[in-house]
Formats: sequence, C-alpha cells, structure tokens
Amino acid sequence: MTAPLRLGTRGSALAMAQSGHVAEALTAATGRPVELVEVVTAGDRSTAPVHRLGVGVFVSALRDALTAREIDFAVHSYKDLPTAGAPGLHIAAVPVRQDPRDALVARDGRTLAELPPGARVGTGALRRIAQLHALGMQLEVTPIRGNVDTRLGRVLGPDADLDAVVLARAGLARLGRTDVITETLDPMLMLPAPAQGALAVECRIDDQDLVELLGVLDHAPSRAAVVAERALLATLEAGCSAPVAAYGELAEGDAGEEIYLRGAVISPDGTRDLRLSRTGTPADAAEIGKALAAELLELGADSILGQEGHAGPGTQQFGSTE
Ligand SMILES: NCc1[nH]cc(CCC(=O)O)c1CC(=O)O
Repeated sequence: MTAPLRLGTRGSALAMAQSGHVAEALTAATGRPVELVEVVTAGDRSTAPVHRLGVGVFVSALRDALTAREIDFAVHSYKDLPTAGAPGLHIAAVPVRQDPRDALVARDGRTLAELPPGARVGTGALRRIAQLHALGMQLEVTPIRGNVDTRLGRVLGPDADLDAVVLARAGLARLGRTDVITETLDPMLMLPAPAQGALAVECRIDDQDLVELLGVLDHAPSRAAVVAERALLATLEAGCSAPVAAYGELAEGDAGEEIYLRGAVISPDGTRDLRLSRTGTPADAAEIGKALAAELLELGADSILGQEGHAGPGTQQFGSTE
C-alpha cells in the first residue's frame, strides 16, 4: 500500500472544509489516500488585526512546511496568495471554481436595496468597503474581522450589533451556510476580488510525479479566469488587500471560447470608481489582465492605490485582509 499523501492545512473550519474536499476529489480520481496535517500559522495564534499581520502569515507557514518536506501539498484560498510566486513551489492545479460573487447576510431577510440610510454594514476588505461607499446609500460601513462564524454572529447572534455583513459566497458555500444569504450581490454592484472562490493546490516543483498527479484536479476555464484576474492585480502592483476587484467570465462567443474580464479600482471612500472591461481568448488570459490594468493606470488608478490602504510594491504580503 502506498503511504498517504500529506495535505497541509490550517485548522480553521473553512480551511479544513476546502482541504477535505480536495483530498476527497484527489482520492476519488487517483485512488491515492490523503491525510490532513494541521499547520498552525502565526495568523491563527495572534488576535492582532489582520491588516497588521497581513494575510501572508497564513500562507507562509504552509509554504515553509512544504519546503521543509513536512507536507506534500497544500490548498490555499487563491485570493489570499501574494502575487509573487514562491521559489521551488508550483501551483499544480486550480480546481473548479466556486461562485466568486460576494454575499449579503442582512437582518430581516433584507436585500442591499432594502437597507435604510445609516444601516450598519460590516466587512473587512477595503475592496468591499470602497464599493459599499460607492453605492451612495449612506451606509455606515464598519470594519470587522474574524472567522465566518464570528462575522455571521454580528448579524444573526444574540449580541448582534450590525444590520448586515458582506462576505464571500464561496466561503459560506464550503461551510454549508448559504441558507443565511439574503442576497448574492451582482458583480455590477460588488465586483469580486481577483481569484475569489478559487483554490490553489500547491506542491514542490521538483516533485514531478505529484505535480502530474495533482494535475487531474485542474480545471482549465477556472485557471484562465484566475490568471487574467491575477495578472491585472500584479500589473497594478497591488496586493490582495488593495481596493482592486476583477472578474473573468468565460463564455462561448462568435470566435469560440472567450474571456470577458472586468476590473475596478475604487478609492476607500467610494468617491473615485474606475471600471473597465476587456474581451479576448482564454489563451491570452495573462495579456488581457495586463492590458486592462494598463488602461486603468492610464485613467489614474495609481493615484487611487497610492491612497491609504495600498501596501505598495514589495510589501503586499503585509496588506490587510480580503
Ligand atoms: N481572507 C478571507 C477569505 N479568504 C478566502 C475566503 C473564502 C472565499 C474564497 O475562497 O475566495 C475568505 C472569506 C471571505 O472573504 O469572506
């Protein structure tokens, strides 16, 4: 019998759920047993605000464990990965992406349009804060953090102090909690984070057999969309905490399969809101992302990103939460 493959994971409910799904899918496709190995990250041990720690702390402990050969592969929420890759490591698969849209969980079953002026809406990500302000609804946007249950408790719990929270639909779906969603937000109102809803399955690049084995989980359309969205983010030299949104959709066009990429850069107070889109073939995903970012820069995206909250090139791993 072959030894089980060691899948390193954080211990949070969300991380365990998505690692468990990937483990099951891999065993189903290849017959190889997989065991989950919990890796405790500095981010899990600390209660400091994530914008001070940076989401990089969640990722780097897993990458250290990979490099040290303590685990064979790891599953990350793709949107939490810094745009710079890790030396010696390789993203062997981008599995089928979940619905990348954001979700509203509001009291009394309300939709976004039903929230009155002054309604208190909690969210951690600058990208969401900026887009909520840009709606011009006089929402009182409150920064929150914590795991999914903690955030939901701010609206649904006995000590609820908020009227609504906005969080990724994919996270709720992986935890089996889509029942609490009162509205899945249209990307016209709330464009998702680059790579939201996608996972990255990473291993050592010199582990040739494993690179190939994990490849069975790769979903080409999901990878193309993520490549386009992340190329946009990287070209803007923005990190996963910046008020940058991107969403690539694949559809059958006149000239075969096409990718429709939308991108946005919004000032945290919502007063400046640049949105553009671009179409091309999935094979050109990275070029589409770069070109769209270049257009946004021509319109002044860099002056928005220079404002508060932009980590800047080289320091993106210390950005705040998305
Ligand atoms: N850093 C938070 C984070 N990272 C990944 C997800 C789940 C969604 C996804 O995988 O994109 C979440 C929660 C959220 O944004 O509400």
